[in-house]
This record gives sequence, structure tokens and C-alpha cells, in this order.
Amino acid sequence: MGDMDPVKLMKQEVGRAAAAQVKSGSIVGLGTGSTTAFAIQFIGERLAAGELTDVVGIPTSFQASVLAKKHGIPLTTLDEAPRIDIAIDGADEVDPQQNLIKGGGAAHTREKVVDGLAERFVVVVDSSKLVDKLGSTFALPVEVLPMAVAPVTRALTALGGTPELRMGVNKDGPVITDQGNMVLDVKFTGIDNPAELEKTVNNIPGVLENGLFVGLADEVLIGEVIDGKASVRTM
Ligand SMILES: O=C(CO)[C@H](O)[C@H](O)COP(=O)(O)O
Repeated sequence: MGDMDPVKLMKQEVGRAAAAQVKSGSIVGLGTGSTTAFAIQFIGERLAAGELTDVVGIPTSFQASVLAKKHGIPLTTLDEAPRIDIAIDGADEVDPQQNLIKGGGAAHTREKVVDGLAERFVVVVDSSKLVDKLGSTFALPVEVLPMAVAPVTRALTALGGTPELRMGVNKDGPVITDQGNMVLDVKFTGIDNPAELEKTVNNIPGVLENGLFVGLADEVLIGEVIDGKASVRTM
């Protein structure tokens, strides 16, 4: 196990467990983020070892496609693929009903398309992501057309949220998504009805998609480190 940071270790083991679920001949939705990055790496390793054949990926972001190429996973698109057998993706919060907040990497719009189409959507998280109520630790990411940032900010404030425009790191100005839009991170003091809020927010003109994933997850794999030993459990 070495000296690997425990959070990284949890992410690695949960990524490995998700990659082990991929079968030969599958079309795989490839999520975004540091946990899914391990799953992508292990799918690539299984392909290279000949343990898996005929696997193609559908990336949920530019970053996922970069990683897939690096690890030798052939890619396809939703235009070409007749189905998605399994999608593997991370989350920023998971509640006891397996509802999620996603979008910490500003990729939630494409992620919802791909994860939502998958026959089986497997979520990979470390135990720090588990919450009793969504919105208690993480602000809700909302992708917004740049020309609509001001009115959408007002509408989200009227809903009781505190929106903040996500700013770039090592880049002046706001984060720009893969679609050329901006992201408002909206702090709520706990979300009582995620299904209703998901629809209400998406109904604001200028909103492309928000990070509430309600009723989409089929399985949540949780990485834990107990007494220095990494393990994976299902929810
Ligand atoms: O939703 C996401 C990207 O938009 C990620 O899946 C989420 O932010 C979790 O990332 P990580 O595995 O790095 O904690």
C-alpha cells in the first residue's frame, strides 16, 4: 500500500472495483474526475492485458477523452453507439437514496446525458462524499449561458440559494465549460426535495443543466480506509 495518501488510495481501489465490472464487448460511459480517472486507467490496463476485448468508451468531457486516449481505450460518440452498457462516474455528494450532486469538474451536463443513457450507472466515491442531505456540504453546480448569468443569478437567489460564479484556477476570469458556458455554484442550506429543485432550476431560461442527479444511479461503490487498509463496499 506504501505511503499513498488515504483519500487517493480509496479513489484508486473504488476505481479498480468499478473497472472490474466492465465486460468484453461493452460500450462504456467514461465519467470525469479524479476517482473515475483510476477506473479509466484500470480499464486500459485490462484491455492491454487482453483480459478485456472490444471495449469502446464514450467520454463525458474533454478531460475524460484525453485520459481514455492515454490509457488506450478506443472512443465512440452517441451518434455511432447504439447503446451504453455501463457508465462509471464520480460524485461530489451522495445521499441515502443514491441521489447525487455532481459537477465539481464542471462536466455535469455531458455526464447527465451519458450516465442517464447507460443501462447501468455505477458511481465511484470515497466515503467523504456521503451526506444525509444533498447540498449540506457542496454547492450545486449550474451551467449557464454566458449572456444569462445575471438573470439566472437573480432567479437562483430568489429560490433561496447563494450563487457564485466559478472562477478559473491558473486562469483569470470564470471557468468555461466544454460547451463554452459558465458555472454558478449555488449554496443551499440542505436540499429538501432534490427531484423538484432539479426541475425548477432547469426551467430557468439560460440554464443548460444542473448537477442534481436524481434516481439515476444503479450502484454506488464506496471506498474506505479502515486501520490503514483500503476496502470497497456498496451502498
Ligand atoms: O461530477 C464530476 C465532474 O463534473 C466529478 O465526478 C465529481 O466532481 C467527483 O470528482 P472526484 O472524483 O475528483 O472527487
